[in-house]
Amino acid sequence: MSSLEEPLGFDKLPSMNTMDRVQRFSSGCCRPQVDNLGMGNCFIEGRSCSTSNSCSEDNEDYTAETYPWKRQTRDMSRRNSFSQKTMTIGRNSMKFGIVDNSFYTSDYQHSQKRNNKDMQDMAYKFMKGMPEFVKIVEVGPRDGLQNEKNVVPTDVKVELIHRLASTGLSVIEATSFVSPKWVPQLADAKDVMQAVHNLGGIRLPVLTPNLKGFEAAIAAGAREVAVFASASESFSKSNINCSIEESLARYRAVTSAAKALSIPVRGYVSCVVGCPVEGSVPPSKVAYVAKALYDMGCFEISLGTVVPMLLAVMAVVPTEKLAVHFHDTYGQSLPNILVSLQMGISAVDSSVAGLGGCPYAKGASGNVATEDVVYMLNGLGVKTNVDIEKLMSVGDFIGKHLGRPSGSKTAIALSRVTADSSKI
Ligand SMILES: CC(C)(COP(=O)([O-])OP(=O)([O-])OC[C@H]1O[C@@H](n2cnc3c(N)ncnc32)[C@H](O)[C@@H]1OP(=O)([O-])[O-])[C@@H](O)C(=O)NCCC(=O)NCCSC(=O)C[C@@](C)(O)CC(=O)[O-]
Repeated sequence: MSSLEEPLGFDKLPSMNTMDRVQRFSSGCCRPQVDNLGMGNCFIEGRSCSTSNSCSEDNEDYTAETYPWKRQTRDMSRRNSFSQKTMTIGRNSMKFGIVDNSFYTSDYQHSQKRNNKDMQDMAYKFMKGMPEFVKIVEVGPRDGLQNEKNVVPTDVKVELIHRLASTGLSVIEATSFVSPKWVPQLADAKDVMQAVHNLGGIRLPVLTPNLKGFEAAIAAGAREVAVFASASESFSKSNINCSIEESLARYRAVTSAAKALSIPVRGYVSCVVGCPVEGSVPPSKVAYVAKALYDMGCFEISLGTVVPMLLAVMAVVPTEKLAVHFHDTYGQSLPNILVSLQMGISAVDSSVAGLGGCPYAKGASGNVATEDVVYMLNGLGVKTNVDIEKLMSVGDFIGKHLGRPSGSKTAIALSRVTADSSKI
């Protein structure tokens, strides 16, 4: 685990400038096709839907025919090609590869062979189930800004979305059509949406708590929406002023209106492992709400996770219809993401510079930083199509505006490297 947290060790690469170094460890940035933005052909019905983007050139070996149950999962049956592949991608993966044998000497050929086999076995166990590609859902403009003390001006939000779109991110949650009395920070939802809705090739979902919000979102140009339920009665009441059952009834109205217009609906379940008021939340309750959202047609259900809860939800909602959404309150989001990926999840929500927090979940900190997620995935050799260099400069942009440093450990570490190398 520690290898995932180390800085890149750029001191070993003296001839590269910092950004070249970042790029060296970034996966290639290729814009997904418009018709391949993570939902396949699935709209509200939730049929034949892939939640992952794909780069056709890279995925030709991983077809639906070969692995009908999970299109993006690594082919672990080909251990040799796997071990060669990991050797060439990212420093962390090289630790699992078999060529980095500078550690061994020729006197130990036999033990080297054994060690190589052990390492291959370890790599096999670790990477088994890990997806080839992870779709990142950037929630910074919505979740990230909804809790800011000072309302961010509309033009800065619009600029933020444009800049995020230039990084390779293909799904950016733009805003919320909620009551401006409840969330004044996003009272300009209509203006933001009108300004960005034509961004080519990018999906821009917005939160809609009821039909009123849904209708306003569509009128402003939204082409994808999200509904947000809770597994905790107390949080449901404080966040959307109704019980869980009432919220599900409202969301049925939203999903059926969306279905009539072929608008995809994403579902969130909050408080999946614990509630600030009620304490622990039973996995069965999370599974109940997730299934209700899935049954009403949500193409993807985004969860905060740990293993028992994920297992409970995965028993009732297909894994490829699930995404994970973490705030980093306890510093557990990256390990939780890693576990989720190992369990086959291939969609992750995150927020540039770790912005975020919910005004109705006091004490919850920002979302996991997109830079940290992309850095970890690059290290594991899992594609995201996101350009980490561009992403870090978007983090700088919004951080300067908000007047505070980035919440991304990766961004802080890499900017230190930049500062140090500029002194040389
Ligand atoms: C759900 C309501 C509206 C109920 O709020 P309410 O006060 O019970 O609503 P109401 O139906 O009684 O209406 C009251 C007023 O609000 C208006 N209204 C009603 N609906 C809308 C709307 N859509 N847009 C604009 N205005 C609306 C309505 O027209 C009326 O206006 P008035 O007659 O008083 O002038 C309110 O509680 C609300 O907006 N809550 C949103 C809270 C929120 O956005 N929380 C943060 C997002 S959730 C989150 O961050 C968690 C997540 C998703 O990230 C996952 C995770 O991290 O766990």
